[in-house]
Amino acid sequence: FLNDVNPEKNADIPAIAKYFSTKGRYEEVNPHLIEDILAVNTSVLQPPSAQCRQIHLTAIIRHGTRYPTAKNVKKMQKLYDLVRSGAPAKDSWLQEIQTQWTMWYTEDMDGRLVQKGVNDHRHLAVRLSKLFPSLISEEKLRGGLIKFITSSKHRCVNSTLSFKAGLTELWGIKDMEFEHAVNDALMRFFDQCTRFVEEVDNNPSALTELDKFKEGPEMKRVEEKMADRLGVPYSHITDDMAEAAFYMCAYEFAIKTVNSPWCRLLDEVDAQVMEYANDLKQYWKRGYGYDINSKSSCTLFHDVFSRLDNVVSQNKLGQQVTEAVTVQIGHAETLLPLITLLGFFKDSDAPTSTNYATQTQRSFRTSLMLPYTANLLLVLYDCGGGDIRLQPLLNEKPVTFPGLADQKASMPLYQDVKKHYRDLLQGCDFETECQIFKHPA
Ligand SMILES: O=P(O)(O)O[C@H]1[C@H](OP(=O)(O)O)[C@@H](OP(=O)(O)O)[C@H](O)[C@@H](O)[C@H]1OP(=O)(O)O
Repeated sequence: FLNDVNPEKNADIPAIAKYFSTKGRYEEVNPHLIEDILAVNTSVLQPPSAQCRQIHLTAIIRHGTRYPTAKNVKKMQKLYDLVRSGAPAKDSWLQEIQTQWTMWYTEDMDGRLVQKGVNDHRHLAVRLSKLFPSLISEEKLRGGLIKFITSSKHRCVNSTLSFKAGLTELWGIKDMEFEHAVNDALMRFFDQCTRFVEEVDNNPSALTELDKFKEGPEMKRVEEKMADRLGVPYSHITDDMAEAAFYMCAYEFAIKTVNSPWCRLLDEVDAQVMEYANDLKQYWKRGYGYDINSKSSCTLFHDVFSRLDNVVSQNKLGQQVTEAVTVQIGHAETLLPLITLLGFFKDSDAPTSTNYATQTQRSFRTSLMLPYTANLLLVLYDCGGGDIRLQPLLNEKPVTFPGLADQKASMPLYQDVKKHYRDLLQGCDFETECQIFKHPA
């Protein structure tokens, strides 16, 4: 499969593809992959000296490209019915939707991994083996030094199988199978954090900023422009319809790599508004909006750092590192709280329903942070003489720990990283953070 023809290579990319937020293709954040899906640039790692050896990799990865959830298929069906029931169109793209395009999304697809998602993980596995050849190696896989942990959701389990298949196909391994552990306490912590569930997830007022934005002037304008393009009264286009059009374009592109006629319903200005609405959802539901969003990931945070500590101690004692690589596969809801807890992509002002115009330069953009197969990589290096460093990468690109930016390149000393996160390392207790405090009446 190393000679796979990349169907994305010559694809006609919708102008709005870079705004698809959590429904975006990984290739949009790493465009060089469009040309060669297995390309890696090891020079981005830049260890401070040639002496540095990679001793461990933890990779926390979102599942690959998936079908829409049942909830969103329903919205897409409603939009399709509306467009089909309209008067015969003059525009050829609209005629195409009315006469040639058929609604093929069904509710039972409900967020399942698609073939493109299988490939996303197979290809990522091969790229990571090229980026970290001493860690992701056949010898280490066969020796049981590469561990896999996944959320129980079908799309994550299937992504895990695809990641493993990427490696076994690469090395032609046919005589062995490799296990994975299903661990929802670690990968779906959000479901088990009572305080998060009650105060955010099930709290209708938690997303007021998003709700108000959907009723605001920017969204209204998107809806009116869409109604004009469709030739229907303004009252027929709701915020759900605009969202459905955005999803139609996004899913047709992510799943089938086609620039579908649905993309004609939104221009770039509209897509930026839709992207902002999605960013509001992610910010308030999984990001900086509420403290509990990030605190719900305390268990995962401690799991990562205790593993890194074990590796450092084994290495110090000259023992073999027993967990050279840990691959953990979860959701956008797994990655974003952890990215937030670590302080990445924090802007000075919170995005709200009224500050769209001043948020254009925000760093919190889920299109860049959380496409399908988004990944946070933490790489430990031994640079000799007790000099242990930790490098963070997001989506295969080095990033710097916020507040540690002046450290040598993007690879601070592990002890400095631990000092920086001291409060979280000493606290951030899942049980304490996630319990609901009952105040006396
Ligand atoms: O908007 P949908 O229904 O697709 O929302 C999904 C989540 O997708 P996201 O909002 O992150 O694009 C999905 O996360 P994923 O990483 O597994 O794709 C999440 O698991 C699922 O529960 C849906 O969340 P929602 O609360 O129903 O919006």
